[in-house]
Amino acid sequence: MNYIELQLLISPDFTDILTAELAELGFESFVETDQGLNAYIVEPDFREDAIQELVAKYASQTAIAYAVSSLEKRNWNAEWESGYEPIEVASQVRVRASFHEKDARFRYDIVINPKMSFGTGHHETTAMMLEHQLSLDFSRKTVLDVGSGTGILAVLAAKMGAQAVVAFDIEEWAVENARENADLNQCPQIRVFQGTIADVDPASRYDVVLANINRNVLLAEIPTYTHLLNEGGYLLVSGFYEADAVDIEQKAAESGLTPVQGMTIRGWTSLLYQKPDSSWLTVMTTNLFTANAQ
Ligand SMILES: C[S@@+](CC[C@H](N)C(=O)[O-])C[C@H]1O[C@@H](n2cnc3c(N)ncnc32)[C@H](O)[C@@H]1O
Repeated sequence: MNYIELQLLISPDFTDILTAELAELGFESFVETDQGLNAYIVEPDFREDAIQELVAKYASQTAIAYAVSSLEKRNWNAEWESGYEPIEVASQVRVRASFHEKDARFRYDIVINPKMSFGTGHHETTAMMLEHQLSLDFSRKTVLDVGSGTGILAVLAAKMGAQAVVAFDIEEWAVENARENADLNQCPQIRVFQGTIADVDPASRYDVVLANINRNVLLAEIPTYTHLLNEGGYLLVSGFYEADAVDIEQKAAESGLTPVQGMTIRGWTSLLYQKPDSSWLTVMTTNLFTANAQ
Protein backbone atom coordinates (compact mmCIF):
# COMPACT_ATOMS: atom_id res chain seq x y z
CA MET A 1 0.00 0.00 0.00
CA ASN A 2 1.22 3.51 -0.75
CA TYR A 3 1.80 6.14 1.88
CA ILE A 4 1.22 9.88 1.80
CA GLU A 5 4.09 11.99 3.06
CA LEU A 6 2.93 15.33 4.45
CA GLN A 7 5.77 17.87 4.77
CA LEU A 8 4.79 20.61 7.20
CA LEU A 9 6.87 23.76 7.37
CA ILE A 10 6.44 25.05 10.92
CA SER A 11 8.39 26.51 13.82
CA PRO A 12 9.78 23.85 16.24
CA ASP A 13 7.45 25.23 18.99
CA PHE A 14 4.52 23.73 17.10
CA THR A 15 5.95 20.27 16.43
CA ASP A 16 4.36 18.63 19.49
CA ILE A 17 0.92 20.09 19.09
CA LEU A 18 0.78 19.30 15.36
CA THR A 19 2.04 15.76 15.96
CA ALA A 20 -0.88 15.27 18.37
CA GLU A 21 -3.37 16.80 15.92
CA LEU A 22 -2.08 14.67 13.02
CA ALA A 23 -2.16 11.51 15.14
CA GLU A 24 -5.84 12.24 15.76
CA LEU A 25 -6.30 12.39 11.96
CA GLY A 26 -4.73 8.94 11.58
CA PHE A 27 -1.10 9.81 10.76
CA GLU A 28 1.05 6.93 11.95
CA SER A 29 4.62 8.06 11.90
CA PHE A 30 6.48 11.34 12.34
CA VAL A 31 9.98 12.57 11.54
CA GLU A 32 11.24 15.98 12.69
CA THR A 33 13.11 17.82 9.93
CA ASP A 34 15.16 21.03 9.72
CA GLN A 35 12.08 22.83 8.38
CA GLY A 36 9.41 21.26 10.60
CA LEU A 37 7.73 17.90 10.50
CA ASN A 38 7.10 15.06 8.06
CA ALA A 39 4.09 12.87 8.80
CA TYR A 40 2.99 9.63 7.16
CA ILE A 41 -0.43 8.08 6.61
CA VAL A 42 -1.72 5.24 4.42
CA GLU A 43 -3.05 6.73 1.19
CA PRO A 44 -6.74 5.74 1.57
CA ASP A 45 -6.92 7.48 4.97
CA PHE A 46 -5.49 10.81 3.73
CA ARG A 47 -7.97 13.72 3.63
CA GLU A 48 -6.58 16.94 2.19
CA ASP A 49 -9.61 18.93 3.44
CA ALA A 50 -8.67 17.99 7.05
CA ILE A 51 -5.11 19.24 6.45
CA GLN A 52 -6.40 22.51 5.02
CA GLU A 53 -8.56 22.97 8.14
CA LEU A 54 -5.53 22.29 10.34
CA VAL A 55 -3.40 24.82 8.46
CA ALA A 56 -6.19 27.43 8.76
CA LYS A 57 -6.48 26.73 12.50
CA TYR A 58 -2.78 27.49 13.17
CA ALA A 59 -2.25 30.19 10.52
CA SER A 60 -2.80 33.03 13.00
CA GLN A 61 -0.21 31.61 15.46
CA THR A 62 2.64 30.44 13.21
CA ALA A 63 3.90 30.42 9.65
CA ILE A 64 2.57 27.15 8.34
CA ALA A 65 2.72 25.60 4.89
CA TYR A 66 2.58 22.06 3.59
CA ALA A 67 3.41 19.82 0.65
CA VAL A 68 2.12 16.33 -0.09
CA SER A 69 3.72 13.43 -1.93
CA SER A 70 2.83 9.80 -2.42
CA LEU A 71 5.51 7.18 -1.79
CA GLU A 72 6.10 3.47 -1.37
CA LYS A 73 6.06 2.19 2.19
CA ARG A 74 9.47 2.82 3.79
CA ASN A 75 11.19 1.32 6.77
CA TRP A 76 10.29 4.04 9.29
CA ASN A 77 11.86 2.01 12.04
CA ALA A 78 15.25 2.16 10.32
CA GLU A 79 14.92 5.95 9.98
CA TRP A 80 13.91 6.23 13.61
CA GLU A 81 16.73 3.94 14.74
CA SER A 82 19.37 6.08 13.09
CA GLY A 83 18.61 8.99 15.45
CA TYR A 84 17.38 7.16 18.54
CA GLU A 85 19.13 7.58 21.87
CA PRO A 86 18.02 5.80 25.06
CA ILE A 87 16.05 7.91 27.53
CA GLU A 88 16.31 7.84 31.31
CA VAL A 89 13.55 8.54 33.83
CA ALA A 90 14.27 9.52 37.44
CA SER A 91 17.60 7.61 37.40
CA GLN A 92 15.64 4.35 37.68
CA VAL A 93 14.25 3.59 34.23
CA ARG A 94 16.19 3.43 30.98
CA VAL A 95 14.29 2.92 27.73
CA ARG A 96 16.41 1.69 24.84
CA ALA A 97 16.15 -0.11 21.53
CA SER A 98 17.43 -3.67 21.22
CA PHE A 99 20.55 -2.44 19.37
CA HIS A 100 21.67 -0.42 22.46
CA GLU A 101 23.73 -2.09 25.19
CA LYS A 102 22.00 -2.65 28.55
CA ASP A 103 23.13 -0.27 31.32
CA ALA A 104 23.16 -2.19 34.64
CA ARG A 105 23.01 1.02 36.73
CA PHE A 106 19.28 1.29 36.02
CA ARG A 107 16.80 -0.74 38.05
CA TYR A 108 14.33 -1.04 35.17
CA ASP A 109 15.70 -1.76 31.71
CA ILE A 110 12.99 -1.45 29.04
CA VAL A 111 13.58 -2.46 25.42
CA ILE A 112 11.21 -0.85 22.93
CA ASN A 113 11.24 -1.36 19.19
CA PRO A 114 8.51 1.11 18.29
CA LYS A 115 7.81 0.39 14.60
CA MET A 116 4.93 2.80 14.00
CA SER A 117 3.43 3.08 17.48
CA PHE A 118 3.59 5.97 19.93
CA GLY A 119 5.51 5.42 23.14
CA THR A 120 9.28 5.42 23.26
CA GLY A 121 9.45 7.54 26.39
CA HIS A 122 10.77 10.46 24.35
CA HIS A 123 7.41 12.21 24.47
CA GLU A 124 6.79 14.26 27.63
CA THR A 125 3.51 12.48 28.40
CA THR A 126 5.09 9.00 28.30
CA ALA A 127 8.05 10.13 30.42
CA MET A 128 5.69 11.64 33.03
CA MET A 129 3.56 8.48 33.13
CA LEU A 130 6.70 6.39 33.75
CA GLU A 131 7.85 8.76 36.49
CA HIS A 132 4.47 8.67 38.29
CA GLN A 133 4.44 4.87 37.99
CA LEU A 134 7.68 4.76 40.01
CA SER A 135 5.78 6.25 42.97
CA LEU A 136 3.21 3.41 42.98
CA ASP A 137 3.37 -0.11 44.43
CA PHE A 138 2.70 -2.57 41.56
CA SER A 139 3.61 -5.68 43.51
CA ARG A 140 0.99 -8.40 42.75
CA LYS A 141 -1.37 -5.69 41.44
CA THR A 142 -3.74 -5.85 38.44
CA VAL A 143 -3.34 -3.12 35.82
CA LEU A 144 -5.35 -1.81 32.86
CA ASP A 145 -3.34 0.10 30.21
CA VAL A 146 -5.70 2.15 28.00
CA GLY A 147 -4.19 3.19 24.63
CA SER A 148 -1.07 1.12 25.17
CA GLY A 149 0.86 2.18 22.01
CA THR A 150 4.20 0.38 22.18
CA GLY A 151 3.20 -1.14 25.54
CA ILE A 152 5.89 0.81 27.36
CA LEU A 153 3.73 1.61 30.43
CA ALA A 154 2.50 -1.98 30.67
CA VAL A 155 6.10 -3.21 30.54
CA LEU A 156 7.17 -0.95 33.43
CA ALA A 157 4.13 -2.04 35.48
CA ALA A 158 5.04 -5.70 34.83
CA LYS A 159 8.72 -5.12 35.70
CA MET A 160 7.60 -3.42 38.95
CA GLY A 161 5.83 -6.63 39.95
CA ALA A 162 2.29 -6.43 38.53
CA GLN A 163 0.62 -9.81 38.50
CA ALA A 164 -1.59 -9.18 35.45
CA VAL A 165 -1.64 -6.33 32.94
CA VAL A 166 -4.45 -5.95 30.41
CA ALA A 167 -3.44 -3.53 27.63
CA PHE A 168 -5.43 -2.41 24.62
CA ASP A 169 -5.26 0.03 21.73
CA ILE A 170 -7.60 0.90 18.86
CA GLU A 171 -4.80 0.49 16.33
CA GLU A 172 -3.88 -2.97 15.04
CA TRP A 173 -0.22 -2.10 14.44
CA ALA A 174 0.10 -0.79 18.01
CA VAL A 175 -1.35 -4.03 19.38
CA GLU A 176 1.13 -6.13 17.38
CA ASN A 177 3.97 -3.90 18.47
CA ALA A 178 2.96 -3.99 22.17
CA ARG A 179 2.86 -7.81 22.00
CA GLU A 180 6.35 -7.86 20.47
CA ASN A 181 7.65 -5.50 23.16
CA ALA A 182 6.01 -7.55 25.96
CA ASP A 183 7.87 -10.62 24.61
CA LEU A 184 11.11 -8.70 24.14
CA ASN A 185 10.96 -7.64 27.81
CA GLN A 186 9.91 -11.13 28.98
CA CYS A 187 6.62 -9.99 30.48
CA PRO A 188 4.21 -12.93 30.05
CA GLN A 189 1.71 -11.31 32.45
CA ILE A 190 0.85 -8.67 29.78
CA ARG A 191 -2.18 -9.45 27.58
CA VAL A 192 -2.84 -7.06 24.67
CA PHE A 193 -6.01 -6.77 22.59
CA GLN A 194 -7.34 -4.46 19.90
CA GLY A 195 -10.39 -2.49 21.03
CA THR A 196 -11.73 0.27 23.24
CA ILE A 197 -12.85 0.64 26.82
CA ALA A 198 -16.27 -0.70 25.71
CA ASP A 199 -14.59 -4.11 25.21
CA VAL A 200 -13.42 -4.31 28.84
CA ASP A 201 -15.67 -6.49 31.04
CA PRO A 202 -17.55 -4.01 33.29
CA ALA A 203 -17.44 -6.57 36.11
CA SER A 204 -13.61 -6.67 36.08
CA ARG A 205 -11.62 -4.60 38.62
CA TYR A 206 -8.06 -3.24 38.55
CA ASP A 207 -5.70 -1.81 41.14
CA VAL A 208 -4.20 0.67 38.66
CA VAL A 209 -5.58 2.18 35.44
CA LEU A 210 -3.07 3.90 33.12
CA ALA A 211 -4.42 6.14 30.33
CA ASN A 212 -2.12 8.34 28.27
CA ILE A 213 -4.57 9.28 25.49
CA ASN A 214 -6.05 12.73 24.87
CA ARG A 215 -8.43 15.23 26.47
CA ASN A 216 -11.62 14.13 24.74
CA VAL A 217 -11.20 10.39 25.26
CA LEU A 218 -10.28 10.99 28.92
CA LEU A 219 -13.29 13.24 29.54
CA ALA A 220 -15.59 10.61 28.04
CA GLU A 221 -13.99 7.63 29.80
CA ILE A 222 -12.84 8.77 33.28
CA PRO A 223 -16.17 7.64 34.86
CA THR A 224 -15.64 4.16 33.37
CA TYR A 225 -12.02 3.97 34.53
CA THR A 226 -13.22 4.93 38.01
CA HIS A 227 -15.88 2.20 37.92
CA LEU A 228 -13.22 -0.36 36.93
CA LEU A 229 -10.90 0.59 39.82
CA ASN A 230 -10.77 -1.29 43.09
CA GLU A 231 -11.32 0.93 46.11
CA GLY A 232 -7.99 2.49 47.04
CA GLY A 233 -6.79 1.95 43.45
CA TYR A 234 -5.03 4.56 41.31
CA LEU A 235 -5.86 6.28 38.01
CA LEU A 236 -2.93 7.85 36.16
CA VAL A 237 -3.76 10.04 33.15
CA SER A 238 -1.86 12.15 30.62
CA GLY A 239 -2.01 13.19 26.96
CA PHE A 240 -3.54 16.65 27.45
CA TYR A 241 -2.28 20.21 27.64
CA GLU A 242 -1.86 22.16 30.86
CA ALA A 243 -4.73 24.44 29.77
CA ASP A 244 -7.08 21.43 29.62
CA ALA A 245 -6.13 20.10 33.07
CA VAL A 246 -9.02 22.01 34.65
CA ASP A 247 -11.56 19.98 32.61
CA ILE A 248 -9.87 16.70 33.53
CA GLU A 249 -9.76 17.74 37.22
CA GLN A 250 -13.47 18.56 37.16
CA LYS A 251 -14.38 15.22 35.57
CA ALA A 252 -12.20 13.35 38.08
CA ALA A 253 -13.83 15.23 41.00
CA GLU A 254 -17.34 14.46 39.64
CA SER A 255 -16.31 10.79 39.47
CA GLY A 256 -15.34 10.87 43.17
CA LEU A 257 -11.56 10.59 42.69
CA THR A 258 -9.04 12.16 45.07
CA PRO A 259 -6.07 14.04 43.54
CA VAL A 260 -2.67 12.66 44.60
CA GLN A 261 -0.03 14.35 42.43
CA GLY A 262 0.42 16.17 39.13
CA MET A 263 3.24 17.11 36.79
CA THR A 264 3.65 19.46 33.82
CA ILE A 265 6.54 19.37 31.32
CA ARG A 266 6.70 21.72 28.33
CA GLY A 267 2.94 22.36 28.43
CA TRP A 268 1.87 18.70 28.75
CA THR A 269 0.26 17.59 32.02
CA SER A 270 -0.19 14.32 33.89
CA LEU A 271 -2.39 13.67 36.95
CA LEU A 272 -2.53 10.84 39.48
CA TYR A 273 -5.79 10.09 41.34
CA GLN A 274 -6.91 7.59 43.97
CA LYS A 275 -10.35 6.03 44.32
CA PRO A 276 -11.36 6.45 47.96
CA ASP A 277 -11.53 3.32 50.07
CA SER A 278 -14.99 3.32 51.66
CA SER A 279 -14.34 0.31 53.94
CA TRP A 280 -13.45 2.59 56.90
CA LEU A 281 -16.77 4.42 56.30
CA THR A 282 -18.63 1.11 56.47
CA VAL A 283 -16.86 0.22 59.72
CA MET A 284 -17.66 3.67 61.18
CA THR A 285 -21.32 3.51 60.14
CA THR A 286 -21.68 0.00 61.55
CA ASN A 287 -20.09 1.08 64.86
CA LEU A 288 -22.33 4.14 65.08
CA PHE A 289 -25.38 2.03 64.32
CA THR A 290 -24.38 -0.51 66.99
CA ALA A 291 -23.71 2.28 69.51
CA ASN A 292 -27.08 3.94 68.81
CA ALA A 293 -28.93 0.64 69.08
CA GLN A 294 -27.58 0.01 72.61
C1 LIG B 1 -0.42 9.13 23.31
S1 LIG B 1 -0.38 7.46 22.78
C2 LIG B 1 0.19 6.68 24.28
C3 LIG B 1 0.95 5.41 24.08
C4 LIG B 1 1.59 4.84 25.34
N1 LIG B 1 0.59 4.39 26.29
C5 LIG B 1 2.48 5.87 26.00
O1 LIG B 1 2.21 6.28 27.12
O2 LIG B 1 3.46 6.27 25.37
C6 LIG B 1 -2.10 7.09 22.74
C7 LIG B 1 -2.45 5.72 22.18
O3 LIG B 1 -3.84 5.56 22.38
C8 LIG B 1 -4.43 4.95 21.25
N2 LIG B 1 -5.83 5.38 21.28
C9 LIG B 1 -6.39 6.54 20.86
N3 LIG B 1 -7.71 6.58 21.15
C10 LIG B 1 -8.00 5.42 21.79
C11 LIG B 1 -9.18 4.87 22.37
N4 LIG B 1 -10.35 5.51 22.33
N5 LIG B 1 -9.12 3.66 22.95
C12 LIG B 1 -7.93 2.97 22.98
N6 LIG B 1 -6.78 3.43 22.44
C13 LIG B 1 -6.81 4.65 21.87
C14 LIG B 1 -3.60 5.44 20.08
O4 LIG B 1 -3.67 4.53 18.99
C15 LIG B 1 -2.20 5.53 20.70
O5 LIG B 1 -1.47 4.33 20.50
